[in-house]
Amino acid sequence: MVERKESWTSLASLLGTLAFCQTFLRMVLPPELRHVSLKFLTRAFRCFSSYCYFDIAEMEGVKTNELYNAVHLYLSSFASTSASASRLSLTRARNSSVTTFGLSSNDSIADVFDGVTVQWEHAVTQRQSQPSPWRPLPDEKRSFKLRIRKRDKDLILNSYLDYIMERLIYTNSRSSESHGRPWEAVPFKHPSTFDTLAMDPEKKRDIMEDLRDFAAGQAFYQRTGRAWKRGYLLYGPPGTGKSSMIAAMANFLGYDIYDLELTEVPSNSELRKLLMKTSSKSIIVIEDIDCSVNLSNRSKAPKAPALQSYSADPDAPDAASGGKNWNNTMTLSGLLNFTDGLWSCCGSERIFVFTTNHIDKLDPALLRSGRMDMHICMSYCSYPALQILLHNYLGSEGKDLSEAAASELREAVEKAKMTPADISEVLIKKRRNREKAVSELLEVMKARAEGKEEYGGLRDKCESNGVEEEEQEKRALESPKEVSDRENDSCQKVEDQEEKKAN
Ligand SMILES: Nc1ncnc2c1ncn2[C@@H]1O[C@H](COP(=O)(O)OP(=O)(O)OP(=O)(O)O)[C@@H](O)[C@H]1O
Ligand SMILES: [Mg+2]
Repeated sequence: MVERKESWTSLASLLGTLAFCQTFLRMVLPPELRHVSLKFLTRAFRCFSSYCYFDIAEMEGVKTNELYNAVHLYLSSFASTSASASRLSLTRARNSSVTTFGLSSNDSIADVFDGVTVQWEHAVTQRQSQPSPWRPLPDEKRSFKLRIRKRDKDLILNSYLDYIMERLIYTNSRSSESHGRPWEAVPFKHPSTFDTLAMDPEKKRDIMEDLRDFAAGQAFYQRTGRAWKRGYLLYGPPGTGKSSMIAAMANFLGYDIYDLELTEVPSNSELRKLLMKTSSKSIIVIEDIDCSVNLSNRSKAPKAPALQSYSADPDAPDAASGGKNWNNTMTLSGLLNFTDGLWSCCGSERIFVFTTNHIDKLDPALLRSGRMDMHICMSYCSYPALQILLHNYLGSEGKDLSEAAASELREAVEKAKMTPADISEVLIKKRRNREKAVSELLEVMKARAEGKEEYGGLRDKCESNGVEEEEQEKRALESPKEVSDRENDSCQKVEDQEEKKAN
């Protein structure tokens, strides 16, 4: 108690001395020396202080500092419940029910990590000059100042910052764009990993090796003059694990995910801007690429109208483009440039992943060799994949099953053509009783194989889309005419079936 009292007394006297020195210097020194001597005094004070300080600026030159964004997001996640924050900024998009909290300029907030208290301050000042006329920086200069005790430096600089920098998932929307933020982020917590992913183990190993080679391949990409990026096309029926595979990839590599919503991108130039705002070590995802937007073939892409008819107002109707403003269009060629063109290399170490349920509906330009480095078919559950699901849900890989039961399961799963999602549904319901779960699964699989099970809608959908892998790859090499002939044929078949039903 006495000791604490003494240390408060000495701190008070130190502060008193500093204040006295400041006043004295102001009175005695000429103005040009005042600034230098005050700076010196502050430094001297910091030497004796038990605290140290770190600045985390929003921009590093013209590049965004990812740590700043991570801190911003992290603080906003608990700012509203913190007793130490006195002033918070609030943001909310017009059609959104989510309010985002932020630290107001020059306000501070305390946080506790592993029993250690740290202090954050958000410093905002006006920018005095623009370093580059080509890429203007925000008018405000923003940074977070972190104050910690010197003795906690190791813990904070290692574990705490890692904790803050946990993976994020970003998405784009027009409302966030209008607030000057092309991407909105939330922490990414999907638990899917390659261990929990049910698929053929050899195929899984190949994908993991490919990802590992990619992440460690900086020197290779440099030497061969290739942009350090890789593309994966995941295709297959719904519920076969395409989205789970993306999450597993992100967790495996420790990358962020940018989930690109194409329907929210008004034009090719906006798409390019979004690309420029993605960070390295990230996975850029376009889910359901066949139904996101009506991507026309490059030859059919809308042409720019004559220069004189181009309106400076992006919302004005344009006669030359039939009332549509050409600037307001996203085309297939824009998307191909996004993944493949010169702009695709404005960052590095990035993975593009497209998913589709209908590979046969994709434009051949998207499938041509070299465009997407790997085409991965996610298909119905095989026996090795079923073993992984049994392990996930029941804690066994079927190894404790009798040989007869195992071979019954093997036969049933090959015949049933059920997706891992369908099988997971059965297992999750009965997971408390392993025997019951296995026997119910067998029953469902047999019923499915005989076409008795009530999965009508989904099954029809799977069967019509679940083309065999070889056949899908063959289709990838078809010319546009062959694709359209085949599609006309299948449309004709559906029409014939419907006519039959009606009669
Ligand atoms: N291969 C798999 N391994 C493990 N779980 C799976 C797998 N496939 C599906 N699941 C389970 O089914 C759920 C749905 O899977 P997911 O969303 O990954 O399928 P998808 O192929 O992306 O479907 P869609 O085409 O409809 O987007 C997952 O949350 C997971 O629980
Ligand atoms: Mg999906």
